[in-house]
Amino acid sequence: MALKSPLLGGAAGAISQLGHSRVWSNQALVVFSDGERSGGLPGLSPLRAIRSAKGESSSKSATELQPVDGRANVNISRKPQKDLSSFPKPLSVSDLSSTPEDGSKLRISFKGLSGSYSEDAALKAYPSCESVPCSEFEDAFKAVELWLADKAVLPIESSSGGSIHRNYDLLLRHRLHIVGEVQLPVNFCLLALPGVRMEQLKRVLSHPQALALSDAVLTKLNVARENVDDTAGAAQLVALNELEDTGVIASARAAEIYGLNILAERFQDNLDNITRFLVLARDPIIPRTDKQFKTSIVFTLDEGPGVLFKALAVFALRNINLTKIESRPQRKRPLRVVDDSNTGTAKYFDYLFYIDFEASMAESRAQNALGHLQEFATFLRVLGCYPMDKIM
Ligand SMILES: O=C(O)C(=O)Cc1ccccc1
Repeated sequence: MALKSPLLGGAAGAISQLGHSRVWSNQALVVFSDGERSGGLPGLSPLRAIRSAKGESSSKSATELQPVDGRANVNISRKPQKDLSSFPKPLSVSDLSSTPEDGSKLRISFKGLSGSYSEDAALKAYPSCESVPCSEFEDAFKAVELWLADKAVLPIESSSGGSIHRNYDLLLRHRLHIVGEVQLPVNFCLLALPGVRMEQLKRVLSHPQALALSDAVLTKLNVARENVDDTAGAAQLVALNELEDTGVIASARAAEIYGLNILAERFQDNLDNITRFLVLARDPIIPRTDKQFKTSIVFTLDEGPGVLFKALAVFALRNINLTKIESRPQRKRPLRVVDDSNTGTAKYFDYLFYIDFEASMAESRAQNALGHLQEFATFLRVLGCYPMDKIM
């Protein structure tokens, strides 16, 4: 099976690896009424786009028609030479919902190798997408910013392991918008080389989150644990180096891709564990009210008693349910200095607050809540408004 290599460290590596396939700049975007796009989007070559736009596929051009009086015969009562559907039509609203449900035209970047759980999440959201493995979270963001990928998928929290703080920080550092979420019940499998039994294992490799969530079973197995950047990377390492004494916690798809055996399924301590992933894109989606939407924001507050209580009240007052609150240190200004005349200068830690709430920005109660919050927040950014994913 052909394996995909990840986009390596930064934009230059990414461009050189993908450079053979497409040139994204200098192409006019041509949108056809049948929903096809070309010139910068996968699925239709630029050449075909230009031909179709000019109607070049018609059997006869106007100048080929027989002249009557020395001029080209342009007889308006004449039947058209070809049916109208072959000419470009103006855009309609349905053309603007750009991709089919299965995401077959989409390239989705994620951190890790093929077979990682992040790729599972991308495939849950867009079953026919083309996945773009990246070495680091930062590369997955950059791939979208540089138009090498259409969207990025990254884990943000898990029900047993908590938040993935690094990705909260990256959300703020980059200018991408949250356009969706994926809730994935993760099935941790214990994998090993074919023929190896569980008792032969001396150590187990995996992503730190997978090792932490399988703590009790690993203690029973009495094996050493080693962190690897992603679960599929751990599977590839054991397969390539034929490590007979080493097991891996990874997905069933990783077992298939790297030729390993599944020794145990649902290996984690807590079988109900769900990991939540975010889908990020260059442009926000238009919020709607015909299905349940969630909104994610980040803000900062002044120092003082009850300021966070006041911030949360803007949602409670409008009966808006909060699904998540996370605080992170402000990297640029981690300490706030306040002059306290009695005791000298006081220093406080300065925080960013991330909140997810169950309402669409198309609803007036959400707009009013944010208008209210803006009155006293020192900074406020809407990270995205997107349809809620149901756990299946
Ligand atoms: O390493 C992976 O496969 C990932 O996608 C990150 C991860 C690890 C463990 C649980 C969920 C996501």
